[in-house]
Amino acid sequence: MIDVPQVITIASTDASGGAGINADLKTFHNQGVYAATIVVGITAQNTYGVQDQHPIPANFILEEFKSIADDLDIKAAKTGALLDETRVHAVAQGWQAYNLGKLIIDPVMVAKGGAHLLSDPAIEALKNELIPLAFLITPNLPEAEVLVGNSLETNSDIINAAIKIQKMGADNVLIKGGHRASTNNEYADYILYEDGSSEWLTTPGIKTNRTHGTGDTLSSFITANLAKGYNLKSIMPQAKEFTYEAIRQTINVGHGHGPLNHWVKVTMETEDNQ
Ligand SMILES: Nc1ncnc2c1ncn2[C@@H]1O[C@H](COP(=O)(O)OP(=O)(O)OP(=O)(O)O)[C@@H](O)[C@H]1O
Ligand SMILES: Cc1ncc(CO)c(N)n1
Repeated sequence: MIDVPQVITIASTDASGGAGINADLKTFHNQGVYAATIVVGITAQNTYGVQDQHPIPANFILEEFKSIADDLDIKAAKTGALLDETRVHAVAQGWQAYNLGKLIIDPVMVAKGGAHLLSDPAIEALKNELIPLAFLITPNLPEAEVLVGNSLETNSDIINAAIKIQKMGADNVLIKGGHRASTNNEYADYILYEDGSSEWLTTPGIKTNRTHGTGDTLSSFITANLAKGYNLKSIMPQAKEFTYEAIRQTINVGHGHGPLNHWVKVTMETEDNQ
């Protein structure tokens, strides 16, 4: 019998397969972990945008938590689009009842096409109920701006925002830079670790609109490798490289913000040597 690390995504589906739970599952599979799901919502969505969304009843979400907790041995979990206050509350309640290992919160607010995947009242609930439970939170720039309540223009704005978000209760804070290339066309993400150290992770920018599910892919890669037992600092360079390669090695699917290539091969260094 082979032991495999088990993870879970607590999020919403994307009918077109490029983002949300669908992107998470592909990344988890790529990284060799066993993945379960707690479906919080379903979306009718494609690479042009989100056409409709439908929340799962809160009591059913709690049933999903119980089914998983009664049987599986989950080492790490990530959240994605949680849609509204009721769903955020149900997830916080489920987490407190069943704690499924390290919690990574991807505070998805707006899809690439502009549709809202988190209501305004839900943002307060996310801050009060979920962020204090997080091992890691991974906002993109607009999400970080909403969380701290001011615009983030300079590197020092971003550094200060990470400190503020850490004070809200997340152990580690990753602010993703995919929404703004630097003047020399680089995409830089900033991470503040729980021990107070920090680093910028930078790659060249890829000129493409095929960036559907980039954030989900990055945070799922991290979740998978935390479940394998790697520490966060050793995961981050590979997480950034995996996302970069998944964008760069474009696949021809859809006509809008196309999905990533989840077949690319980037593994942790010690796995390369095995
Ligand atoms: N065009 C690009 N070239 C290189 N790296 C990119 C590009 N777009 C995004 N990235 C990287 O992808 C990762 C995800 O960042 P991003 O800010 O796009 O997340 P997101 O907005 O949450 O994504 P999504 O909502 O589509 O899931 C980051 O590491 C970012 O730097
Ligand atoms: C369901 C879902 N989750 C997350 C995102 C953000 O990538 C999206 N577009 N759709």
